[in-house]
Amino acid sequence: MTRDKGNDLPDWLENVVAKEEKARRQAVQAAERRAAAENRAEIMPIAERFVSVNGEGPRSGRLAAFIRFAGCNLRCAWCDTAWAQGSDSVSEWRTTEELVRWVREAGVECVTLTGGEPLLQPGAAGLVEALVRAGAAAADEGGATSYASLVERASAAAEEAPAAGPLFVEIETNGSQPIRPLVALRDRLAEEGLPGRFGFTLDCKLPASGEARAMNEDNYALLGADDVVKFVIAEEDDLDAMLAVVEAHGLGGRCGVYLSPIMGVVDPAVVVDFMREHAMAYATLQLQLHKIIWPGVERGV
Ligand SMILES: Nc1nc2[nH]cc(C(=O)O)c2c(=O)[nH]1
Ligand code: SF4
Ligand SMILES: [Mg+2]
Repeated sequence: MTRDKGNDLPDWLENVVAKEEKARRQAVQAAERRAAAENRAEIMPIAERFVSVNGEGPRSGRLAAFIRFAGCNLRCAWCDTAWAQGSDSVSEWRTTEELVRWVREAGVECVTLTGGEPLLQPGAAGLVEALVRAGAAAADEGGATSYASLVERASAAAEEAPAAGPLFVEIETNGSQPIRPLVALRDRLAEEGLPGRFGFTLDCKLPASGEARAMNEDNYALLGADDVVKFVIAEEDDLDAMLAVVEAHGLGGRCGVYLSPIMGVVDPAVVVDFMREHAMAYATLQLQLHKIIWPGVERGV
């Protein structure tokens, strides 16, 4: 006998079954969407990558591997990487694994994730974590952590021993994106015995950038000793706005405060005068090394 299931079940039970079936289908679809997003997160649009001396921040002057992500949500008036703002700047798509391998093979101990805006990438946190773990593993294997061991290794067989010691990952972010998820990752890594492996260089856009209102104000409270707030000074009036932010969020002494006058636009001596006048003993004047070494060169340095 052919049984028509629909005829066997009372209406109310049929409804329950249908609802359960719908919920199950939705759960499967959500899981598929999550998996697809995770796969996508693994492949990231890169504008350029290169090894150079770090031109900014606390590790200025040290070799670093730079990964510049394509795409930015802001349009700063003075942007020096405007070519990387749009999706047309993608030169390659790379997985987390490929990027980690490249960084390790570069044999450096600093890596800078920049852009564009790196925190627009869903895979950014995964990349940071993978870099930190790769750096920690290299250190466990006796990777170089001191100048002496660096020299020793370099003079041995540089091509056979490319990976250096622990990595410090600098995340150069434009200040508009929430850093909280990465701060949570940092706490988790510290609990695991891996503290101090990455830090934010958080831009605070001042009025002359035209993007001051885009800042995520919740970020400042989350910054600590491994982080820097970078203020690009594009006109002298930016200095007062900078000081207001520093004081409103109590940044002095809690994280780095770097003042970066645009070369040829704002005289660094004016910034030093301002620092003196306002007793900004905690602040650092930053002159971008790469702009001094390679004036006018926009890419690859
Ligand atoms: N040498 C060098 N140092 C840098 N530090 C931060 C950079 C950036 O573009 O975010 C940068 C850069 O583009 N080049
Ligand atoms: S946030 Fe950075 S990349 Fe984006 S427009 Fe501003 S300066 Fe350019
Ligand atoms: Mg930059």
